[in-house]
Amino acid sequence: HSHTMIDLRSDTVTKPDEAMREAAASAPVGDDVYEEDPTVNELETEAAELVGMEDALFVPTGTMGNQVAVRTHTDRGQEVLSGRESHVVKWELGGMAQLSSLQVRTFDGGERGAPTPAQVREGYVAEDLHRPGTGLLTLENTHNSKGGVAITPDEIAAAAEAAHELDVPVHLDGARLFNAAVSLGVPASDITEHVDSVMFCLSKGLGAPVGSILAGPAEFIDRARRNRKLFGGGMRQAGVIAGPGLQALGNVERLAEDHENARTLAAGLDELPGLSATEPDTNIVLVDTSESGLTAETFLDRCADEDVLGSAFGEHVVRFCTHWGVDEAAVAATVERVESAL
Ligand SMILES: Cc1ncc(COP(=O)(O)O)c(CN[C@H](C(=O)O)[C@H](C)O)c1O
Repeated sequence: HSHTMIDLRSDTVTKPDEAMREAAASAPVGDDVYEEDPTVNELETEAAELVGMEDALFVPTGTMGNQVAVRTHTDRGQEVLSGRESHVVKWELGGMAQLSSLQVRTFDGGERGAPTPAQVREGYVAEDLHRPGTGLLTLENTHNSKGGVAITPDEIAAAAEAAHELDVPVHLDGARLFNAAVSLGVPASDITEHVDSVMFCLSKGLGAPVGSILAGPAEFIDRARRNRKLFGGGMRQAGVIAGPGLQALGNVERLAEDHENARTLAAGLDELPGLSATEPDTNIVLVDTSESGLTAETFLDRCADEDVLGSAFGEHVVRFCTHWGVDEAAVAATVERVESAL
């Protein structure tokens, strides 16, 4: 059988469309280290506006955006309080320790990934003769490991308020912030209202080939800019990739299509023998394979034989991500192919 590949490993696999390629080719450019790239400046201004922040910084990756934020908020030797299943803890190579000399204390994010105010208070450490002191709380929305859960503005606000009562700033890893906003039917700025900085990806569901945004108060962004350069992220004529990023900001509303496709995919897979998939909030579908007797790895191998790709998220948990490269016909084909893969 010669199938076309259906790549559901992640929404990071999205490829730029024609408008993005044209924007890349025609973007006015300058040296962004001197803040002279007009396209980067336009993107940063527009992005900051979208999330209700004073200023923003264009960074090559979400990981750099998170790590620059962590470095900028903290002093060496402090603790960061983060979710046990969060990206900054699980998938950034221990960067908070390696790059910022921090000790990480985790909270159990439960089903939805957001800490309760009580968990913030119990995770907090006051600096004294013996103890490092908590320098930052990190949150994540949507929450990747929990299945693209869209955390409500109230849950974010309650956790942030608890942190602020303890003089601890809050960074939101909003790699999929706009997925949360579209799923909840709220402006992204409702979600970011009480946090001190937010990172969001242009390169995932929004479709840009490269790049993320770190947004916050102007004074914070000035300091973050220096840490971006410290981490090697000072870019020159970056308008070439910021142009597609500007186009990506226009793709927020279409994320609803990815969410609809994810719901259809989850329902179809849940019907298959041995698989269970709960209804997703956004574009991430988690499938439990334990009833099928197949491990995630074996299941994914069989799917790959049918030209369907996914990611292993646990011994018996597989993640499928919908995105603009997967339409409803591909979703239907995926269910058929998985059925014959079982
Ligand atoms: C919540 C969150 N925050 C940050 C990042 C990092 O973004 P990049 O460094 O890949 O641009 C990711 C990427 N997530 C990727 C994926 O989901 O396939 C992998 C796991 O790194 C993320 O999911």
